[in-house]
Amino acid sequence: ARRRLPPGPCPLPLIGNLLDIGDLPHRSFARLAERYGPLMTVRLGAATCVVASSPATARAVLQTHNASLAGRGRQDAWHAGGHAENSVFVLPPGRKWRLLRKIGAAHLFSRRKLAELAPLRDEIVGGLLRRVAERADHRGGGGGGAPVDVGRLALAANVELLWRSVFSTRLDAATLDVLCDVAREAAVLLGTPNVSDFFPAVAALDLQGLRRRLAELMKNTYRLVDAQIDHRMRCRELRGGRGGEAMDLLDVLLDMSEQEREDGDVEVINRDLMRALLTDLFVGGSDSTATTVEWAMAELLQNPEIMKTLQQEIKMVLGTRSQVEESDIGQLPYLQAIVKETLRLHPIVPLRLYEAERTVEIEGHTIPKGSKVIVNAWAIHQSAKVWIQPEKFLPERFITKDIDFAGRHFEFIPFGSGRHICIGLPLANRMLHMILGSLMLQFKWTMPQMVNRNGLDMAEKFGLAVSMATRPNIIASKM
Ligand code: HEM
Repeated sequence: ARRRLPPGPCPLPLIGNLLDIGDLPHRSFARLAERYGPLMTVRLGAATCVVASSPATARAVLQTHNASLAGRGRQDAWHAGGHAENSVFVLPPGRKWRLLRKIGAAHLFSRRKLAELAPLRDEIVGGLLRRVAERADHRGGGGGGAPVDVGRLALAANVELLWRSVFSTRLDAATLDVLCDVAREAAVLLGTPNVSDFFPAVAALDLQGLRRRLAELMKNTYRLVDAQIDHRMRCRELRGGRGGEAMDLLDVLLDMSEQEREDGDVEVINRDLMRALLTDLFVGGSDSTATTVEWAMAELLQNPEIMKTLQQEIKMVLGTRSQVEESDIGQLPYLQAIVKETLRLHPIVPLRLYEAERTVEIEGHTIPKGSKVIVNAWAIHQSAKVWIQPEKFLPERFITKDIDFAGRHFEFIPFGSGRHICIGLPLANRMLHMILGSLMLQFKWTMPQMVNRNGLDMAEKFGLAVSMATRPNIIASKM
């Protein structure tokens, strides 16, 4: 089978091609793919990785052979504190993984649930706008307000939204801060290339300390989640019953757990599973949306004409209203195009990591069972074979091109495709448009003078979500 592996760079003994992979692996893999082709083999330490870098090879992995190529393999850092055993992000496609996805899809992201939570989303976006307005009222440099860290405010808004959707309780400022810090640090740690994954023989040593540090972060989050679960269980006891009519996700989980016990079933929905699922939602669902908003704002600041056209579109549709609501999104094609173009240029999860559960043949090459399979969405989004001037921020391309991000068009897969496609897509879609649109409607945005001279630093920092290496503080003034 070795002979029929896809082509790739010649590996060095022991380390393989690790020296070819820099701090931004999606860019390194894309450079290598230009030389070795859209399906290539790269050796990372002891691991054989097959990397797909074109729409056709992505389709082969995510659609044609997805039943065999959607395994997850062991990603050491996730095993911190036993998290991986119940994590939807790392479980292989099996019963528990399916159950976790089903719970999320039915009780957070279904049409009915999303409609029920619409007023909360409006309230959260309103809160974010108020916080920006307070900064805009402050005296800052250059005639505008004080600098605003939009990414952090958007992160806090998304954490609060998830918390209140899941627990139906308010979130105090200290807890909010802890969760925002956890989400950001976990995103960095979980995205850091880990020696333990390349050399499983030394994984127990946790040479970079990633598993240890993540265990601490998980413990902090578990403690906050536990307090909510304990409190709810006491309330239910006092009430003498189950969730009732207005059930949130925590009630659903507790009901399912009680049902298991009553039926004498094997215990699956236990405390560990609840902790892991809720932690995954806070970590995976907050920084991703916030980081995308941050990239969009950065691109708009770099492209003032595009920002102006967007502001005109929103003003025209909303008139005297001050906040973009869900029902407006359909009438705002330029806003939609800008969100898509941001996700194309900055797919915050550029690399998707899988494992071959069975040997598969693609385009005359063999992907052996047990090998890692990587889809490089960034390379696909940057391909000159697919996109005209791919390195440029040109939202207009999506006005003429009828293409969505639901995982059917393999040239554009910011939320993935196939079995592991993002379960939070319907929520992220709503929040991205509502936040970005409202920020553009209410405020004029400029860069601080110092930054204006040199332009924004658009460098990336690799992580579970690829963020801006220098998070910008920008100036808002009221319209
Ligand atoms: C702009 C925002 C977001 C982007 C770009 C994004 C992107 C992605 C991508 C590309 C994947 C697929 C990974 C793979 O194939 O391995 C994914 C998976 C996932 N996303 Fe998102 N996501 C976003 C927001 C959210 C939100 C808001 C939530 C939940 C609150 C969420 C929860 C998840 C979960 C649980 C998975 C794992 C699915 C699985 O492995 O089966 N995401 N996301």
